[in-house]
Amino acid sequence: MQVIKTTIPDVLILEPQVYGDERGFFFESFNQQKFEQLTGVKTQFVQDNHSKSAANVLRGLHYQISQPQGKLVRVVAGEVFDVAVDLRKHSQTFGQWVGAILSSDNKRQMWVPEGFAHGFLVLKDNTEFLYKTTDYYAPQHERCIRWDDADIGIEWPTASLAAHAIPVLSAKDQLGLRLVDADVFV
Ligand SMILES: Cc1cn([C@H]2C[C@H](O)[C@@H](COP(=O)(O)OP(=O)(O)O[C@H]3O[C@H](C)C(=O)[C@H](O)[C@H]3O)O2)c(=O)[nH]c1=O
Repeated sequence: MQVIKTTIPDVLILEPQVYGDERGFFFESFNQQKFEQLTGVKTQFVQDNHSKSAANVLRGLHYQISQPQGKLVRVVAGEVFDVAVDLRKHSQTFGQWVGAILSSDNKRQMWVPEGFAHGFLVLKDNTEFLYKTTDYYAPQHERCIRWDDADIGIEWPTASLAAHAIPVLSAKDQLGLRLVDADVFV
């Protein structure tokens, strides 16, 4: 496993060591000890999630204002453009975003710490997204920020949306707030 830094120091890309042979491949998708050694993050994951989406779906940008969740995310089928947005008010990178292509091919993972909003745009049909979270789902604390907030300015690879003027959003995500109106972490 190797760590790739991003423009936001606390957001990391993890790239596993993949062992291929004539049968296929094997890799450790998570190892607590290696995760802590590589990232310096000592945390415990309490929930695994799994979602499947068609191309052009955009899920997010979500976070829990209380019981914030750190997320270790990866793609086991298909491809997404995965995004984390810094919502920590006193952070030097407050309001900034990082994005990365996560796919079943590159097997890359993104570590999204507590204090960030998270979302992804699905680039291929039948994309399956798995992630570990450091706290439990708490819908009463869930918040949503608009995917297209101009103040954040995420550069989504919308060329893949050619057939759609906008991504396919849940009703909840259609009501996302602008950052300026949203709860943030103080
Ligand atoms: C997140 C979650 C959802 N649910 C139920 C609630 C709904 O009945 C259904 C779909 O939930 P939702 O539309 O919020 O799912 P996503 O839009 O994929 O939300 C996730 O997508 C973005 C990218 C994230 O980073 C979050 O982890 C998470 O908010 O699953 C649960 O039962 N447990 C859960 O942990």
